[in-house]
Amino acid sequence: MLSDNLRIGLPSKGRLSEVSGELLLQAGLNFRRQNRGLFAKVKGMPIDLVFLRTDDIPTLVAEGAIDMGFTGSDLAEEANAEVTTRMRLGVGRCRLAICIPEDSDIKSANELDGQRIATSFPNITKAYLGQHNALAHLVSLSGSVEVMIQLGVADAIVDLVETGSTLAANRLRILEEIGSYETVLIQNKRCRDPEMADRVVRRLEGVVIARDYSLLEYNIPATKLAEAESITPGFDSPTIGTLEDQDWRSVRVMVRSAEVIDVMEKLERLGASAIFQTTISNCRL
Ligand SMILES: Nc1ncnc2c1ncn2[C@@H]1O[C@H](COP(=O)(O)OP(=O)(O)OP(=O)(O)O)[C@@H](O)[C@H]1O
Ligand SMILES: O=P(O)(O)OC[C@H]1O[C@H](OP(=O)(O)OP(=O)(O)O)[C@H](O)[C@@H]1O
Ligand SMILES: [Mg+2]
Repeated sequence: MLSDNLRIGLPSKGRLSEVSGELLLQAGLNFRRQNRGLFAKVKGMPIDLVFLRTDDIPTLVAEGAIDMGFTGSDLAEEANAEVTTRMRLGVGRCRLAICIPEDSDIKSANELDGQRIATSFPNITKAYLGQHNALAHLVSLSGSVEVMIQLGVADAIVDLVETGSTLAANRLRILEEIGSYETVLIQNKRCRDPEMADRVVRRLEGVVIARDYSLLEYNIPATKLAEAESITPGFDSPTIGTLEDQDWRSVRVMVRSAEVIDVMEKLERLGASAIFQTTISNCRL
């Protein structure tokens, strides 16, 4: 039975299920989901987890059935849910795009007026086409949308694109991008336990920021310090230390992991030495 505990909704299956479960565990919210059960308790904290369909989570948060939830920002927008986005999680990045056959002559969205469009995102699609003075016949489906043109049920589709391989496999191309989306943590306005919700957010931030950043340490001649700092400005600002050799400084700074190699090369060219990258697993800034 549910109590007055903070309720967090997690996708019960699909690609966001593992992502969100792992994030919670890394943030120290330990739980065990038993036999595909729909509920789990977080060990030692007044939090209940509820396993739900990813696309129902925005509505259930907006209705107050759960206080927070992991879902796609695309699904929150499609559901028109009145929720607050507490965090963008930096995963599940994708775009929503209008796609047409590779050999189609259509050049812009307004040419889709009167055409048939298959999509799982009828609300976003309708709004976008409206802004482009097109009124299309929408065919609402819950999956396998890319095959609908071949099936003869649509002239164009609106669907999520990540790598583009599904489009290529179905000989489709992007006509226009409607928006960019990612996995988010959403919250409602009448949260059962706002303080606990803030604590969850702080814990998750520690993990999400740590995933994106590495700690870089290096030594640099004092005369080059200003230039080095402009290469590695840090999350807030770098920590500078002195070395026994008065002419040198040591620097500790956070750098985006994706940029580390590039930054290391620049520092080396500037005259830095003993440059080390360390992985951060969690942090509080
Ligand atoms: N190819 C993708 N790459 C990255 N993120 C995606 C991709 N497809 C979907 N997403 C994100 O994941 C969310 C959930 O996707 P979806 O509902 O399709 O679940 P799924 O894991 O694909 O399961 P299902 O088998 O039910 O489709 C989407 O709303 C979107 O935010
Ligand atoms: O650009 P890509 O990397 O190919 O990814 C895009 C595809 O991924 C999702 O499908 P999913 O795998 O979830 O299948 P579904 O249609 O059954 O939801 C989405 O609906 C696209 O079809
Ligand atoms: Mg899917």
